[in-house]
Amino acid sequence: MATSRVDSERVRASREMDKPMDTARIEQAIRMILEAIGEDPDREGLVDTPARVARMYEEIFAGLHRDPQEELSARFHVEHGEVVLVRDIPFYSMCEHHLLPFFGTAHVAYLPHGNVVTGLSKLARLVDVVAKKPQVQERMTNEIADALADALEAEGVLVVVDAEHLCMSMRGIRKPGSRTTTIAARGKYEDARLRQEILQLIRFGT
Ligand SMILES: Nc1nc2c(ncn2[C@@H]2O[C@H](COP(=O)(O)OP(=O)(O)OP(=O)(O)O)[C@@H](O)[C@H]2O)c(=O)[nH]1
Ligand SMILES: [Zn+2]
Repeated sequence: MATSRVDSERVRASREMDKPMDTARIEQAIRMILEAIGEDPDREGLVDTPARVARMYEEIFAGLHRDPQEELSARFHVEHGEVVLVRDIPFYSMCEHHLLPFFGTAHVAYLPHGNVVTGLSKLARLVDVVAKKPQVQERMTNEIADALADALEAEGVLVVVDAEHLCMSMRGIRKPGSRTTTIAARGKYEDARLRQEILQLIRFGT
């Protein structure tokens, strides 16, 4: 696959997307929230909290200005005409409605095109980049599938995400333990029969 020029254009484009986070504004905002809830932001336990939260946001929203396809830049040829599945990839994301975590596991499968595969760890990196921003589970699932389908021109892609949302557990409807499963299928795995085999593998591993 002739990818080097396309890849370097992509890297350049995504560098342009890179915006450092405005940590000073995050700190101001957290201080305001603490004041607004009736706390004293200057008491000992809270005095460093705005800076801590700013550092934390840099980490947990690190995927915000990144191009997911860049995570799949390692590509090589392996004679393998069957599915590649990495299952039980743990992830943490943030629900965009409440800014509370949702977290669980992602299972990522693709059927290579023209024997072009990517590194196994890159599938987990892809999940992380897509998870580390304000998200909803459906979009996260679709973004993983689209990045794989586009970057590898995979014959088929199936992504299954299973998560618990703290906005449903610790507040609101308060249903701890309830889980949400979302699926995104591309190419051959849009066919329910072909998808079934992969779902079986995800469930049982064999
Ligand atoms: N489809 C989808 N909904 C989500 C996700 N994360 C959170 N939500 C839902 O987003 C909805 C927001 O609903 P609103 O009525 O605007 O907000 P709310 O009053 O806080 O809703 P409750 O959570 O029901 O108290 C809730 O039903 C959440 O459960 C997600 O990843 N996907
Ligand atoms: Zn939520």
